[in-house]
Amino acid sequence: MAPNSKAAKAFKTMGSMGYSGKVVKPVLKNLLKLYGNNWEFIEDENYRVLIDAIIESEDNKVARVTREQQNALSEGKPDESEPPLKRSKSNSQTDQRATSCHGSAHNDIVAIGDMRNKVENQAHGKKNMAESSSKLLQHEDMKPKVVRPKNHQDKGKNHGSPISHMGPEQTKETHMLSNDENDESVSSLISSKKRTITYETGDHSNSYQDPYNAVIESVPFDSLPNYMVPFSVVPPDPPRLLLEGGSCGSFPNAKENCSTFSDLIDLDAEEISDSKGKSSDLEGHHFECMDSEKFRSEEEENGVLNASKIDIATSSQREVKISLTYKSSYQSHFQAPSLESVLKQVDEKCVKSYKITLPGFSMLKLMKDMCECFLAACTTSNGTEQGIPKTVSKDGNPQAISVEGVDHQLTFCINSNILNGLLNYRNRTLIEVASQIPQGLGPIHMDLLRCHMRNFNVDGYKDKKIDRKILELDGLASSSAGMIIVQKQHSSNYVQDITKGQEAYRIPLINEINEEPLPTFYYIQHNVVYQNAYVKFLLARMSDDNCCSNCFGNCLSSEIPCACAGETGGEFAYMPGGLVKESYLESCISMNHDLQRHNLFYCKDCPLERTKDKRFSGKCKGHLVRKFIKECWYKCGCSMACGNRVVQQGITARLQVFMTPGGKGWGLRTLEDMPKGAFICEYVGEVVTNTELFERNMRNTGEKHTYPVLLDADWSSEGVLKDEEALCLDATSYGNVARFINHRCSDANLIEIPVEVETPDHHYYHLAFFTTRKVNALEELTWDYGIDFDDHRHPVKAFKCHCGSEFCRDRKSMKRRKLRS
Ligand SMILES: C[S@@+](CC[C@H](N)C(=O)[O-])C[C@H]1O[C@@H](n2cnc3c(N)ncnc32)[C@H](O)[C@@H]1O
Repeated sequence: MAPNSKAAKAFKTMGSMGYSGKVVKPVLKNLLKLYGNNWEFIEDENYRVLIDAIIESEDNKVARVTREQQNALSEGKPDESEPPLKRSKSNSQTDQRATSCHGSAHNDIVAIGDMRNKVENQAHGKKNMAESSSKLLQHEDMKPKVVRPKNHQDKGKNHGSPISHMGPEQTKETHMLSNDENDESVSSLISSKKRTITYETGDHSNSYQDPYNAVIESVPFDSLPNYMVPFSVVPPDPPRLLLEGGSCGSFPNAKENCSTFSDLIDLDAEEISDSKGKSSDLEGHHFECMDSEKFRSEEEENGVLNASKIDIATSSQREVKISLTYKSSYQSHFQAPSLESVLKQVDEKCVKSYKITLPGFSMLKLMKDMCECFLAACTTSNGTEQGIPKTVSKDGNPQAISVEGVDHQLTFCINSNILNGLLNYRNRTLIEVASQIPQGLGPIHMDLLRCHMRNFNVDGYKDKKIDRKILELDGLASSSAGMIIVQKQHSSNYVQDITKGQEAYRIPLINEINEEPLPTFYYIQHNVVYQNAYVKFLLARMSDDNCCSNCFGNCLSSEIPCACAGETGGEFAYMPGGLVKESYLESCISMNHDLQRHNLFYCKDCPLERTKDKRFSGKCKGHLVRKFIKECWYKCGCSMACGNRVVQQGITARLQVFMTPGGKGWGLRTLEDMPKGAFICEYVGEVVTNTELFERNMRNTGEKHTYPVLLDADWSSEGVLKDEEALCLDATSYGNVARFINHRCSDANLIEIPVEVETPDHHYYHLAFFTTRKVNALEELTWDYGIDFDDHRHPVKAFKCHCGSEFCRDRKSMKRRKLRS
């Protein structure tokens, strides 16, 4: 790119972060001078160096002005009458200046000097970083402990040295270990959030890169296979936020919830030292997590009446609220800052300290998300955790109806305020709901009931369907109706949530068919990159032509398609409402149905052939060139056209893992009706090279595998692909719920569509599953793995297909079936 366009791009990017050209220009000029016009350093990690330099320069300006004002006022003496908060702020700025600028008056220049050190360190330092990090791990005290997990189904197998995740006291954050010392191609997003997940394979220590900050909650259902024994390296305890417990008033365990929350986010970690209630006194400002009653009485006891509360964020229906409560014993000095100014400071801190440079990111948004997540957690938790909500009958008395089920107690509660005189229908509602519960499902769980409740029509309610909100357990909030299932006992093969809270909704697992042991894997929400798999993202390589850096909100409602649509033929892939567009979906389906009619690429030197067993050598059989949905989410502000669907939104469908009756093992089903084109989930696993996959298969012959997915789109367009560039997803040991989706030949109800988020080179992409037709509640979800049952080249030996489709391609299975019939 010509220098001018590079400069223009830098200005544009900084502009999108709120920095004017006037601010950017001198800093950029200094940096260019410093690096001898080498743009690489400046563009690296989405202009991280530039952002740092601008922030430092801005800070220095503020500090200089403050110092000048102070000098003018008091000729160097501290201003005792200054409000404590202000003093604290200016002090901290002064301190900051002192450390970052080494006392120089020429702050900007020295700040850049600091940047030079940083960049020099960057230039030489990746190796050092890797070395010191690995040294760090070798140090006895720092070395993560290896703990053997509980192993219920360990039928005497030798599993090497399986380890569970470390407890917080054992965790150590490590620097990212770059696989490539010269690697300059890691996006700021990735690098700012990337953690090293280390695991041991006998005597070697290897590293994982977790591109989406996936805190890999290692959740062993059982022991892991012996070839690799991962553990997660979790960052130090997150800082804390102060919450006002009264906001959780509708929840009986509000205080517990609050104290959990208090461990989440900090407004200023340096200034708060204690996680439990009695936090440090910040110039008279206590930050605490307690319920409002307690807060008030303590206030009164202390004779401090100046307690106030600012509401920061709420969930959409205001069921959950985050508030900031503050008090001051220095009443005369205290001036409450505006919420806006506080949030601005926090946003700046996010950029500066935590390097969050995502366009569109704001603390406020995060807080709102937190409220929604809290609500989701409440509405997906069982009643024993949250308690039974208080309900009010028509006459104002609390009412609850209970029905004993097989394994559960169902409590249905209606608030008269909402149903407004319709309590007469209460019993009937309950009876009808109960009759809709399918028989033979064993442990009835809330998700299932909820989905039946959703479409329930209450007579007398003006023939309107009951608002989904009302019935979806929002009744936990005092102002609505709801029901709650109190689980009395679990059947032996029932897991309440295989995701352990990682997804927005719980995904239960149930086995009513046989005694098959629980599956053995670690649930992860996002892909993890194994060792040297080539997943390198260079933001600078993503051209703005195909990205909508200026988009905001729902682009689907605009008449002219934005640039995101460029990749999908000038049209958006999604419809308003979020479903994949019918025409686009149909073309993907027909492409998968009839491979031969569509373009297949034939590798000259097929990575599969290079890695597979020599006994089966042969020519490349061709790889399908797929249609992509491009999701330029890190640059794009669209909330509907892209970005929101796969990586950001996550799973929103109510799903359940169940034991299939047809010999296919575990399967996945939906608990609610899904329309055609609905996003179900992403296929998540370890991103490994084909070479690695092949080696794993060789080491683990006879072990159970999930079916790996080749990320083979466009392989051959590269000519010859390096081994580390030929990627696939292996969800055997690390995966999400998609690892349970079984295969069905040709007429599966899901289709996988590649979604390109970070890199336009088609080597790495996300695989998202969308429904190919309307799918009814309780139907098994299936996708066509694309197996040629006569071809034995696939990394994993094909299974005997029990898909039951009339289009089944497994001829042996078909023969068997015919013989049987
Ligand atoms: C991605 S996993 C699906 C989950 C798997 N059923 C389980 O129990 O974990 C793929 C594996 O499921 C089994 N499977 C999937 N579809 C099948 C089918 N149509 N017929 C028989 N087995 C199938 C095969 O063992 C296959 O290797």
